[in-house]
Amino acid sequence: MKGIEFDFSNLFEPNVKNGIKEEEINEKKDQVKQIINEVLEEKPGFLEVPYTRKWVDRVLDLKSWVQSFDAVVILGIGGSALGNLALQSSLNPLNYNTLGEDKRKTPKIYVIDNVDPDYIASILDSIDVSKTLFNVISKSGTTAEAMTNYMIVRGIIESYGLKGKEHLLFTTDPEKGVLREIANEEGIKTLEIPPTVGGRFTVLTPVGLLSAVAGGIDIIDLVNGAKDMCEKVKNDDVWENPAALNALIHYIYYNKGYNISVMVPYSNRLFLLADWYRQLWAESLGKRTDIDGKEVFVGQTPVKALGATDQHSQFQLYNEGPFDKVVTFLKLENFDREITIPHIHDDIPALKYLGGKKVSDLLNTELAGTEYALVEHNRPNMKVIFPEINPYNIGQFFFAYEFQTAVMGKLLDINAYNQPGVELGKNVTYALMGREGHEEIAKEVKDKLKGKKEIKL
Ligand SMILES: O=P(O)(O)OC[C@H]1O[C@](O)(CO)[C@@H](O)[C@@H]1O
Repeated sequence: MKGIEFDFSNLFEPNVKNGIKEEEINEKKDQVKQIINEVLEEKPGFLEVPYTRKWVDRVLDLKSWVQSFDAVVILGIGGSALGNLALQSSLNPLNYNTLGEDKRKTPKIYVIDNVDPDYIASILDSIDVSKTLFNVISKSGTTAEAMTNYMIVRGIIESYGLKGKEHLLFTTDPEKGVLREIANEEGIKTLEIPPTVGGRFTVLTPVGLLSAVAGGIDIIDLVNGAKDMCEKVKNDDVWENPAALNALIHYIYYNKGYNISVMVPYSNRLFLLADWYRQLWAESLGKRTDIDGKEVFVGQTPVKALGATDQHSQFQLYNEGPFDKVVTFLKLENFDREITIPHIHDDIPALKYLGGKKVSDLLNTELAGTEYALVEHNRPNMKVIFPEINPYNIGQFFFAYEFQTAVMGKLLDINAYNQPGVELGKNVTYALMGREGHEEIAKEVKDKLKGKKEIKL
């Protein structure tokens, strides 16, 4: 199967002025070779995922039960939601939930990944609870947002006189956490999140696979795509390894002050891949200390934009603003649907040229124009090319970026698998919401907030 391709041309001299030189890659070739081998030897949990058939089998065992519902609602946040959103929006039609049952043979899929009451209520208003499965996903089994949404739906399930275990499925750690305890006590069905796989690397575990199966996505192809990409990125020659080369290029640019990485899908269906990437790149690489504990304050800020929409919003800045961005386009060669622009105004020269053209040609021509403009403005950019959107290609994409993140973590000499920087905010929330065991921090925070000088207009 033809897979995705990485086009790095516009990152290098002479294609782009002040671009990086091949020698700069060659200087780091040996270091990257060593890094690739270290990653392979250390076997971070995500590396094993495409080879662990039991996740796929367990999810497939649940397929007919899951697909018997009218709707499946995912309750999770961060790594327990973003992969699900990316999978559904890329591999199912954008109007999937609103399609009639003659066209949509599998349940509607919703993801509630926030604790905004307007948002939660709007989704709950759209479903029939008695015909809905709620898949609560939390690796830790304690995250406030996921647990809040679980308690809300549990309350509704009970208020309808329905049985919790017939409408709930927990995806969580095999042993630890509140969800696991509740499931054990009540016999609620569960799926496991491998403890060795960090939340943002779990899309190809039951975290993402269950909703994928619910939505009729071929998870075997998805995992095969990841597996084939894994085989490809095991190559320790950086010039043959797209993930390692991409990491090294981003690292070199980062050290030259390019501290923003912008991902720009030219496809609405691919847009949420950029959201998934944002968490992966930000949480993995944004670190205060290196692996020896020395303060380094590193990280490249991931930003998403949509082509062609954001040409009319962001690209003025990208073309003429500071030299601090590396742009990655996601290009789709063959769209599932096509629309030909009708010959409506052949008498108006400003519109005539559009008549008879395919919309996908216009979109990809706009991409070519944007690339050309970036190059003319001496701005580094690259493309990930999808021949079409299918589970295999999406699986390849996920795995390539996971491996790229692991390599980038090593280049930056940081731990790419923890997220200590999110703990304080979480603990303060627990404290201010009155969670037991957080009394001291609650007092400290309240005292500090009291002494704060206010500047409000
Ligand atoms: O799956 P959990 O444990 O609920 O965590 C959700 C998310 O919260 C974080 O721990 C912090 O944002 C992420 O790393 C993780 O993906």
